[in-house]
Amino acid sequence: MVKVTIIGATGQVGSYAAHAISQIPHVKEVSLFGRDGNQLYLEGLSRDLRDSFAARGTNTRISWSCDEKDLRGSEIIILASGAPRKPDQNRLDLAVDNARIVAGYAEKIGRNASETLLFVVSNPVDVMTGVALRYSNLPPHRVFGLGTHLDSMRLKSCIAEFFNVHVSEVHTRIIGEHGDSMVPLWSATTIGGIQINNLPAFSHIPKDEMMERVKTSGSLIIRNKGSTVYGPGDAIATIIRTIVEDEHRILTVSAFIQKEVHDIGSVCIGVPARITRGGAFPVPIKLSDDELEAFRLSTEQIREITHLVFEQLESEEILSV
Ligand SMILES: NC(=O)c1ccc[n+]([C@@H]2O[C@H](COP(=O)([O-])OP(=O)(O)OC[C@H]3O[C@@H](n4cnc5c(N)ncnc54)[C@H](O)[C@@H]3O)[C@@H](O)[C@H]2O)c1
Ligand SMILES: O=C(O)C[C@H](O)C(=O)O
Repeated sequence: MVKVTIIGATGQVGSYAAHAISQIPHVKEVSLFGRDGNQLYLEGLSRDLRDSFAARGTNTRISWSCDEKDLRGSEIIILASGAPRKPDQNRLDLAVDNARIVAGYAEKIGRNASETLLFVVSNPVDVMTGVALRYSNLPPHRVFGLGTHLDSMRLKSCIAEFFNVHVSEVHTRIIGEHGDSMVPLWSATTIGGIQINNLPAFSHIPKDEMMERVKTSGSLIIRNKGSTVYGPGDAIATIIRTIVEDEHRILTVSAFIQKEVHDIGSVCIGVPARITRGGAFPVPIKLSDDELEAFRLSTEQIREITHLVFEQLESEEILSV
C-alpha cells in the first residue's frame, strides 16, 4: 500500500491529479503538500476530496502538510509546483523562475525522502526534471517527468479520430522536448497492430496538421479556459498507476538518458521508458535518419537551456522555497 505526496496540490493540475490518483486501488494515502500560507486552502481541499471519496466509496486516506518532514514515507512524490505559462508564453520562458521552486523542493525531498520516486510535472518539464535530478541527489532512474506522454496521447486521439477507430487500437509515440521541437515517431505507430505505413489510408493522413494540433493543444486550452487540467491530471494518474501496480508498461516520460538513443546522452528528455515500482528505465532504441536528426536538435536545445539554468541557480545563494 502506497503513500503518494503531491507538491503543488493547491494548483489546478495538482488538485485534479489528487482526485484521479485516489482511484488507484493500491494507493493508501494521498498527501497534499503546499507552501506555508496555504494551510486553509489545503484543509478545505482535503475535506472536499474526503467527501468525494466517501461519495465514490473509495477508502483512500487524505492528509495535508506544509512541513517538509511529512515528505517522509512517500513512495512517490509528484512535483507540480510553479507558474503555468500565459497564452502568449512558451513553456521555456518559465525555466529560470520555476527552476528556483523545483530546486528548493528537490533539496527538501533529498533530505527527507531519499527512498522516494520523484515525478516532475512543472514546466518546462524536461529542464525541470534535470533540475530535480541534480538538486535531489536521487539516482537517475528514480527522477523522471511527464515528458511527451501527454503529447503522445494527444496524437493518439487525432489518429483514432482520423481512422475512426477506438483509441486503444492506436499505438504511437512522440519523443524529445515537451514543446515545439517534439518528434513524432511515425515509424513506431500502429493501428490494430498494423504498422501505419502499411495502411493505404496512411498516404492521406494530414501528418503536419495533426502535429500542429498536438503542439498547439496546450496553448489553445490555456487561451480558451485558463489552464490544462484533465489531460495532464489523467496522464499523471496513468503513470502513477503503472508505478504502483509495477506494470512494466513502456511510456514516454522525460528520463535521464546516457546512450540509449544512439550516442545522445546526459540530458533529461522524452523517451520510451519501462516504468516499474523501481522507477523509469529508458529503452534502447534506433531511429530513422530524419527522426534522429530531429531528436538530436531537440536534445541539444534542452541540454543547453538546462545548463544555463544550472549556471543561474549556482550564481544565486538562496533558493525560493
Ligand atoms: N508537463 C505537463 O504536461 C504539464 C501539464 C500541465 C501543467 N504543467 C505545469 O505544472 C505547473 C502547475 O500548473 P497549474 O496549472 O497547476 O498552475 P497553478 O497556478 O494552478 O498552480 C501552481 C502551483 O504552484 C505553487 N507555486 C506557485 N509559485 C510557487 C512558489 N514560488 N513556491 C512554491 N510553490 C509555488 C502554487 O501554490 C500552486 O500549488 C506549471 O508549471 C504548468 O506549466 C505541466
Ligand atoms: O501547455 C502547457 O503549458 C501546459 C502543459 O504543458 C500542456 O501541454 O498541457
